[in-house]
Order: sequence, then structure tokens, then C-alpha cells
Amino acid sequence: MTSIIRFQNVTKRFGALTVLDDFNFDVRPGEKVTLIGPSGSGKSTVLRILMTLEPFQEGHLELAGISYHEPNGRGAFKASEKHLHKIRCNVGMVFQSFNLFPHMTVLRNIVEAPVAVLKMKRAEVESRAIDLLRMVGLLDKKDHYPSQLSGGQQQRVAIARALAMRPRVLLFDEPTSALDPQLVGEVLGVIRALASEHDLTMLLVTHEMRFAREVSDRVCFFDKGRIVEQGDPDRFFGNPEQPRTREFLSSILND
Ligand SMILES: Nc1ncnc2c1ncn2[C@@H]1O[C@H](COP(=O)(O)OP(=O)(O)OP(=O)(O)O)[C@@H](O)[C@H]1O
Repeated sequence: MTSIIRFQNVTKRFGALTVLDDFNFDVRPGEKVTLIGPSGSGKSTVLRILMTLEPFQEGHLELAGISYHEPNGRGAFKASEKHLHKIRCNVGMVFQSFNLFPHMTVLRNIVEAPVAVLKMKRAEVESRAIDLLRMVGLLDKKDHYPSQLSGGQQQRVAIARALAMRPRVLLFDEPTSALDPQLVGEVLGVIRALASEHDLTMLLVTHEMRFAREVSDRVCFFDKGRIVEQGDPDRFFGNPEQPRTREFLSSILND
């Protein structure tokens, strides 16, 4: 079985703090995987490393067959800009806090990166951006600025923006946790629709357990830099095996 994401014995430290400890993790092409776990356990760090936003100290990482090492093996994350560019063309990320460019319209927010980074033709990207805005239900907002949109609408633009780069892997880092409760549903609805896309690999960090159960092929409980337990959602939520998983699930489900 080929993996589209592969962490092999990855160790990540921030100073004296070891966040990932000899971490191994594989994701199949098209798989939708959710990472859940206590605050501070390292879930965002997994995504940030994949997005090349964080270096790591030991181990080996592959995304879509591209290694995160220099081919000559000089050590983790000594990749050239060209190499990083290759990786970043395959992976997109949706952050907790939208991160739209405030001085650009919705349409430009979506169009700029594919034109600047992928050197795609502006007209072609615009036409795809229009399709994506229609998909996230915001075509009528294309000439608005982010400050004129609700948080839920901004997050839907952020999802469209990530998709405009045609990533093979899409990472979601707690995409609804900065939203008012009444806006969560509209964003989850868009992600749910994406989850039905066979070819797109999705890795999500979320505290929305019902949603995780609904969209994931696999749920992983992550604690102290390791996966403690994983499984298909019905088995995982219906019959968690590890005491730490049970403890975690009962603490959040009783909140
Ligand atoms: N840039 C940094 N410098 C130092 N420590 C960091 C840095 N980023 C994260 N950490 C620490 O690494 C650990 C893992 O953080 P991470 O954000 O990956 O956890 P998380 O599981 O995503 O938590 P949450 O659910 O609260 O977002 C935490 O103890 C955090 O304080």
C-alpha cells in the first residue's frame, strides 16, 4: 500500500520540550483522517510540519512521494526553496483564524497564490475561483473584503483559497474553533461536502466529535506526541479500547 503521507520516526522538539516522540503515521491517498487529543498534545504541530511551517529534528517525512530531506541526507529539513515549493504545491492548509489578506477582495484572495506561486494564467484561475465560490455558497460576495464577511464566510473563502491551489492533501487545523456556535454548521457543511471527494486526502484536527465521526475514515487519538489509539469512527467512538482514550472522550463528551 502506498501512502500519500508518511512520518517515519519523526522527533520534533521545541527546546527541551519533545512534542513528537519517534512519531510514525501513514495516510492513504484519498483517506480522511481526524486527529483528536488533549490541548498541547502536538496535533497542530503534525499539520504545521507537513505544511513545511516547522522544521523537525529527527526522522523522515514524505508527502506525495516527495521526501522532506535533502536527497543527500544532510539532515532533516535542509530542503532548498525549490524543494519546499514542490512540497507546498501538493498540500494546502485551512487555519483556525482564516488568515485572509484584508486588503484584497474575496476573489483576489483566492486568485493570487495560484497565479504567483503556480504561475497559472489569471483568467483560468479566476474561472476556477468562481466555481469554488459557488461551491462554498459565496459567489455573491466575490467583490467584498474580508472585513465585510462573517467568520463563517471568511472560513469558507479560506477553504476555497486552499482548493484553488489544487492540493492533493488538505489540512484543517481546528477550522471551526474561532467561530460563533451558530456559524460552525455552515463551515462543517462545506468540509463535509469535500469529504465526499474521492481523490482528496484530508487530515483534520477538530474538537467536533460528532463531525469527526461523520466524515472520517479513521480517527486517531493523539496524546503526548504519539498515537495512542486509532480506528474507524464507529469502533473508535463506540468501543474505545485504551483507558486514556476513554478518559479523554468522557471528559469532552461531558463538557
Ligand atoms: N513555536 C513554539 N515554541 C515553543 N513551544 C511550542 C511552539 N509551538 C507549539 N509549542 C508547544 O508544543 C506543544 C504542542 O503544541 P500544539 O499546538 O501542536 O498542540 P495541539 O495538540 O495542537 O494543542 P491545541 O489543541 O491546544 O491546539 C505545546 O506544549 C505547545 O506549547
